[in-house]
Amino acid sequence: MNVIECKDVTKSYRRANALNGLSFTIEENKIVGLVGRNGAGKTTLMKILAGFLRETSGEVNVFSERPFNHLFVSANSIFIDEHMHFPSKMSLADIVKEANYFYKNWACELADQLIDYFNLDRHRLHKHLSKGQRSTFNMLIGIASRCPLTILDEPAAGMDTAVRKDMYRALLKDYIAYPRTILFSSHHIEEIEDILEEVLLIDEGEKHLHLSMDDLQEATIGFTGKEALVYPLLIDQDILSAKKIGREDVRVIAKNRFTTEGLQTMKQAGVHLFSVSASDACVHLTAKTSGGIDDVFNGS
Ligand SMILES: Nc1ncnc2c1ncn2[C@@H]1O[C@H](COP(=O)(O)OP(=O)(O)OP(=O)(O)O)[C@@H](O)[C@H]1O
Repeated sequence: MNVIECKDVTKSYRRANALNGLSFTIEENKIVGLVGRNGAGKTTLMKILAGFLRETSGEVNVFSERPFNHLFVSANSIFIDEHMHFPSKMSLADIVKEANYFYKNWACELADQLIDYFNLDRHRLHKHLSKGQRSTFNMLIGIASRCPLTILDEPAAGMDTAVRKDMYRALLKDYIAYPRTILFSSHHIEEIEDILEEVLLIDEGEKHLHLSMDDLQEATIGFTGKEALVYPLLIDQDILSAKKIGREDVRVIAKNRFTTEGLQTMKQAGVHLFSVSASDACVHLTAKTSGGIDDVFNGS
């Protein structure tokens, strides 16, 4: 069953389109990474799915309902981001107590255990938490709510590395025990690639690709070797990035449209092949120029 179905979805703000004819579906109980460069439209899409914003055109269905201001969608989904706010007089203990009435799958014991584990003072007001503590608490709410649709928009902003790792592990463990559909946006896909099953990559409001992690891993491939050797073998290939290493060598990343025999031939010719990480693949697949920041300093 699909929990999310988007068909030709567009969202226009006054000056420009944040989403541009976006179509995709997400099946029940998948963890999907929503990835894209700054301004790609991730938050806009997530807010539409959570029912906070209305699409300008196209069709959005969440649990087979139009999400905007829909009670059923709102009762079965949660949207977590760093701006999540609560009434100013509520302590963490008050929020957790209220959440118990609000979310039907609320995991009371887990919430308490996570508050203790992450050393959060339950008597403190939410507004008095530090940035990292606020993100930690918000994500903890996202996990403990066990909502059938959990939307996490850059939830780890400000968390230190140890907390982030523990939080991702907590999310994964609880998801395995209580499967639900999770949409997770992050600019640090390398940190979450182990928990993701699929990646939806959007670029300038359009779907760039929607692949399983395995397929994403195979979407690009890297080559290193002598420039004079590598380039002739890559004629007519879709090169995403090329960098000179030292005087004679190059490091090239290309879309993987090679046959096994083709790759074998390159290896035999002395070209070294390497696999590209999921996060690097996403960066290269949405790069606006074939060069990089170096070009700015080279005056080109
Ligand atoms: N309320 C708004 N009014 C006008 N334009 C907006 C508004 N909200 C977002 N935009 C524009 O829509 C585009 C998509 O923004 P959005 O916040 O969805 O991107 P994002 O992928 O979440 O970016 P980031 O990774 O930087 O958080 C951007 O160009 C942004 O400037």
